[in-house]
Amino acid sequence: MSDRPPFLEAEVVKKFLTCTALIPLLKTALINFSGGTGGIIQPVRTIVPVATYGGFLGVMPAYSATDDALATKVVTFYENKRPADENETPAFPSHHSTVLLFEPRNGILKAVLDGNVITDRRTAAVSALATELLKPAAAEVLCILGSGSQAHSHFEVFMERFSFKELKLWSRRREKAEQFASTVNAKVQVCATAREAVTDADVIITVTMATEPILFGEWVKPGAHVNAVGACRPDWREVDDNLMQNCVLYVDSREAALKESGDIVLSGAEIFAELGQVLKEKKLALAEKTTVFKSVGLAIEDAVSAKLVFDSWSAATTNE
Ligand SMILES: NC(=O)C1=CN([C@@H]2O[C@H](COP(=O)(O)OP(=O)(O)OC[C@H]3O[C@@H](n4cnc5c(N)ncnc54)[C@H](O)[C@@H]3O)[C@@H](O)[C@H]2O)C=CC1
Ligand SMILES: O=C(O)C1=NCCCC1
Repeated sequence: MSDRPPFLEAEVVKKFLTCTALIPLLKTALINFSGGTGGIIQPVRTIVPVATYGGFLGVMPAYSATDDALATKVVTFYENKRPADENETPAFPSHHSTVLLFEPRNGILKAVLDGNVITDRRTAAVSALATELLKPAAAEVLCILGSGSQAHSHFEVFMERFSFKELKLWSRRREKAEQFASTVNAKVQVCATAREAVTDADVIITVTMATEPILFGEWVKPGAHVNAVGACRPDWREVDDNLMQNCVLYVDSREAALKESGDIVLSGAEIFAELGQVLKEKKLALAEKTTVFKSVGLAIEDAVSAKLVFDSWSAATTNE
């Protein structure tokens, strides 16, 4: 190996970041984050607004003593306003991220990793963990609102982990939802409105760049479970006050959610528990109620993901 740290590109990350390997690591990391004994150090991420261009730069450092993982992700996300011409595709992806993985013993940079696949997969895997605990007993209908990167990763992970009978999809631009449906290996019902997609759904995933509510409590079947993944700015919304105030609300990080989630900050909704507390069985999974898991994304998820990829890649490279 040369002295220069390797760059592990998206294809390498995809190869080694399997759900089977990732999910147990995330479970432990979330438990340790929420009061377990893992020695996790993770400040709420620093966000630098790039107001001139409607963008944000986030810096997400974390250390886990249990995992011996030290990393920081740097992520940019841009609002990517709808093009004037409805048929035009935005010129660039909305999110870009890179993870720097360090050797905790001496601080040396071990590798630089593509962060996009890590962000997509770990977010979907955490939603899957929440869904396993909080979905109603007979969950047959899955609804996804949005058709971008997170919609794809959630679809992949949820198809692997669950066996829904029906999948309903809505996207602001119908042709994007149709494109999604035509490229995946499953029967997807493309819906004309978000309301149509949500009606009768047992599990709902919101993965949009919306800044105003796109999901309304009056549409949601009592007892359904919602993974609210977008709207990670304090003035952005995906979910209305009705749903936020009439659900049992779970979050990944209480501190981060109260700082970053517009759905929580602006609705005044009360947080019931962190997901890690439920995974540790310190708080109840009230699956018979209407539940929302509000995820903002944690640096520790990126750190354990990056270490998993690097260790697997190193082992494979050494054996070549
Ligand atoms: N909770 C977490 O850990 C993470 C959350 N996110 C958030 O998840 C969301 C989705 O991310 P990606 O799939 O990577 O983005 P993307 O840009 O690939 O897809 C965004 C989707 O939202 C739709 N959209 C954009 N503006 C909209 C509006 N005003 N109303 C309705 N739909 C709209 C687009 O048509 C597209 O289907 C974003 O809000 C992102 O910031 C992203 C990474 C991690
Ligand atoms: O956790 C992440 O990574 C992100 N969360 C919210 C928005 C951008 C990326």
